[in-house]
Amino acid sequence: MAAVAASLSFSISSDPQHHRTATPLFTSSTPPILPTNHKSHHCHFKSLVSSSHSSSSSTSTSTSTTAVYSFLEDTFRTGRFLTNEELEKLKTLEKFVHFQELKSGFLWVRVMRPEQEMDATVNLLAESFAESMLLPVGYDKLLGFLVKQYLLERRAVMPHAVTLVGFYREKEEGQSGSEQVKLAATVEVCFDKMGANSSPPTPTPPKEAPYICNMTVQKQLRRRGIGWHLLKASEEIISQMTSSKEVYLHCRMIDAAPFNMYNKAGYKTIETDSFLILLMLQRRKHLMCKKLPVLDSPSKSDIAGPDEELPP
Ligand SMILES: CC(=O)SCCNC(=O)CCNC(=O)[C@H](O)C(C)(C)COP(=O)(O)OP(=O)(O)OC[C@H]1O[C@@H](n2cnc3c(N)ncnc32)[C@H](O)[C@@H]1OP(=O)(O)O
Repeated sequence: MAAVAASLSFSISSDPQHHRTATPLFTSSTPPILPTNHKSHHCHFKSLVSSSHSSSSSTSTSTSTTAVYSFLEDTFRTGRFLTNEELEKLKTLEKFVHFQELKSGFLWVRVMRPEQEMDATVNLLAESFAESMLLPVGYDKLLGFLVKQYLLERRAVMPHAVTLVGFYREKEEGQSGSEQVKLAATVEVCFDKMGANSSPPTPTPPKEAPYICNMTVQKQLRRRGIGWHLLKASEEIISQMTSSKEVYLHCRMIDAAPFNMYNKAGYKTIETDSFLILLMLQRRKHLMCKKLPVLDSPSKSDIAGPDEELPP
């Protein structure tokens, strides 16, 4: 198992004293590509797009998924002492929702809720990881197991890092009244040193700086602006969670799609792996950095709750 995990470029540590134990899954050496058949991630619209804050006040949800979710429960389970600042940050994460109307549909980005969305997120990541590594389909279950351990471990470092998920609903579907949404995308955002990965890929970013990794959009939903707005949501939550204005990410040199997207979004390549990394059977990667603008107005997530934004 350890050998398999190592060969897949990520590892799970069981060090309970240390919060920064996992290495990112797809950050750079293994960006995921999603399979074509990924239809199982359909969920009821309102219950999924609402932040826990708004879902608690919503009365129109027609499913049983109405329980108020609290991220506090996760951190209580770890037995970790939380400072007042950490509690405030957990509240910020709990309330965060980024909404965007796209040409073809509607996108909501918020923090992953493990009870409802862990398995779908694991599938999204594991299947894409397998495809990007050209692994046979039979590896899906093993990958799923490892990815789940990784995501659970990352949950324990909240509010210092977070997994965001994006839900997408096509406009046509809304008109037919089906109210089906798909878990279309995910990304991990690390805010500070405590949320940083213990073994970041090369070229090494500063541990104390915000860092984006493991971003993927479901293959059949790409080129609709979902990746772009997932990136915007990541930057928005970074601006809310930390005063640090520099955000870092890795991108493989061969991956034109994310490289174009990051360049377009203002990320600059500050360092690139040398050829020697090829000797370690890894792809060469760029370390990219962007200086975030200082916010002068409340973010969308502060002024527009998902209930107000629901399409007809
Ligand atoms: C930090 C990390 O996590 S690195 C790992 C990144 N993840 C991956 O590589 C996983 C596989 N790829 C994907 O999941 C997707 O292709 C993503 C996340 C890179 C982009 O998601 P999408 O929803 O398709 O991107 P979106 O439609 O918002 O496009 C945004 C911009 O990205 C660029 N882009 C996206 N796809 C492509 C493509 N196939 N070819 C060239 N440029 C592209 C374009 O500049 C595009 O802007 P434009 O539409 O105005 O031309």
